[in-house]
Amino acid sequence: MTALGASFRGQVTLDGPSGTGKSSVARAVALELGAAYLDTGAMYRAATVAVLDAGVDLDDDEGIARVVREATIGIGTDAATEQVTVDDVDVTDRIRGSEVTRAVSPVSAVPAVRRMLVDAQRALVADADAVVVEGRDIGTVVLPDATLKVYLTAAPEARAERRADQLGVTDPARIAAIAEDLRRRDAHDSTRADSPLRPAADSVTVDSTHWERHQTIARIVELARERAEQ
Ligand SMILES: Nc1ncnc2c1ncn2[C@@H]1O[C@H](COP(=O)(O)OP(=O)(O)O)[C@@H](O)[C@H]1O
Ligand SMILES: Nc1ccn([C@H]2C[C@H](O)[C@@H](COP(=O)(O)OP(=O)(O)O)O2)c(=O)n1
Repeated sequence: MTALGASFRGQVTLDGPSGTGKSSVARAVALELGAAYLDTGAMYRAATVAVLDAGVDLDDDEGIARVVREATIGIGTDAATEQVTVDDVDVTDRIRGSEVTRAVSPVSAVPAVRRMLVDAQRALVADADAVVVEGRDIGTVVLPDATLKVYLTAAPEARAERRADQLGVTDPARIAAIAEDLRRRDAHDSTRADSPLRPAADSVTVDSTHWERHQTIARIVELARERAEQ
């Protein structure tokens, strides 16, 4: 039996494609477990801001790596607040914009960028007794010894609808464009050579297609508490 409110110690990883609810679910799971939280997608998005501002071509891997090496990305691990900076400039809102969303897959596919950000991610969570980390390669590469690894999925139509709702989009043509955007980014993220998106062998797949957000959160919290007790 799990005592209600029993404190959780360990690492929870949450990977999966876009629009499955990773960010909103991971943050809520962290708050419920009293754990730290790291959104690694926000770090790749911040790196992309630096690349766009430097005017580097998106197929110039060396140029991208140089810009990211020289940029200072600031991100916290407090689940209750969200602030992301690049060279001390607040980019919290900008990283969610369409310009960054379109450019983030090629930037995150550059191996040298991944090495830098993976090192930074490990350092950011190294001292946390309890942490929830979400992204694409957290269970497979960043934290291979995590206590619980979740692979979050949902049907493509559900994901596109959620993203449209989030952006306040109701026009069917724009929803179709969002669906196409998700499909393109998933294909890119899943087929890149370095750390492609895929479930870790020891992950638990949670399909949120027919679930409300709170049900997804409750299931992951339950899994984390069970795992921590073993
Ligand atoms: N069952 C559900 N589980 C998770 N999120 C959901 C669910 N239903 C709707 N959503 C919504 O889907 C949207 C996309 O979630 P987000 O956390 O941004 O996804 P991701 O980080 O995987 O791209 C959010 O507005 C979230 O509230
Ligand atoms: N650990 C990670 C996290 C994100 N990425 C890449 C893949 C995604 O296209 C972008 C943005 O990730 P993010 O989680 O913010 O994207 P969504 O909110 O799911 O649309 O970064 C990655 O390669 N590795």
